[in-house]
Amino acid sequence: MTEILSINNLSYKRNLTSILKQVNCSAESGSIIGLLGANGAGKTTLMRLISGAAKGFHGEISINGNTQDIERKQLVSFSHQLDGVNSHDRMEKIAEFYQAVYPDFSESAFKRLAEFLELDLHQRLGNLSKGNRMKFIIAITLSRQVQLYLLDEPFDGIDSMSRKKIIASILQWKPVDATILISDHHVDDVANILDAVLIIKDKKMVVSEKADKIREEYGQSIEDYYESIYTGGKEND
Ligand SMILES: Nc1ncnc2c1ncn2[C@@H]1O[C@H](COP(=O)(O)OP(=O)(O)OP(=O)(O)O)[C@@H](O)[C@H]1O
Repeated sequence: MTEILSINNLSYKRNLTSILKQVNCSAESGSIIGLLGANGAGKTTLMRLISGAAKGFHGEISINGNTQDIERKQLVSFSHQLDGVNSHDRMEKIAEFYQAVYPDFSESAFKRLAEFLELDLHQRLGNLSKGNRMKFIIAITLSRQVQLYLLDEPFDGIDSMSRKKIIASILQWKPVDATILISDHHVDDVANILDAVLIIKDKKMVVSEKADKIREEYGQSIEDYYESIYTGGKEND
């Protein structure tokens, strides 16, 4: 397997406060990776740094050998939360905007995903339930044809039926050689589909393991392993 993402000695501060310290990790192409950590651990920040949305870090982030922010932006599809988008706009119009901005946006993939997720594209963004808004974000994000997708907490506040639908869409629509990094603090949602696990705690990447190793060699479920890390089962300094 080839390595799509490599992070070396990444440190990041905001307003003189350290948010991430000496993070090292990598990701193999074609895998689904869980980025786990408690609230405020730094998951969103790390995704913003990988995608090139946040700048000013120390260390190196490389995607397929590309290390510049501008290059990474083109290679990564990041599930930003549509905060700046007009809530009166209909989903179909927002999708057109994405198509205009991202040359790799596939209209046909978007339509198939929207249908699979049972989205009515005539609806206005502001009228969507939390679950449908997240499904729309997933559809937009996975419609770009890139090698690395970053899904930030796609199950936050989502009911179990919608969670299952979102997981099914990830499994069905992921290109074989594409890599998906999914952040979550309720690992139960995604444990079964993960190939690898990254865990952030106390500003550091304390775990970077293959999921099978945790299940087979450590004899633990991903959920129990994650809990043991957070309750002090593993040294993190
Ligand atoms: N713009 C900012 N300025 C200063 N501190 C920030 C800023 N954004 C995030 N932080 C801090 O960085 C830390 C990591 O936040 P981040 O949102 O990346 O965590 P997270 O793991 O995604 O959390 P959650 O699961 O709650 O979404 C937190 O302590 C947060 O307060």
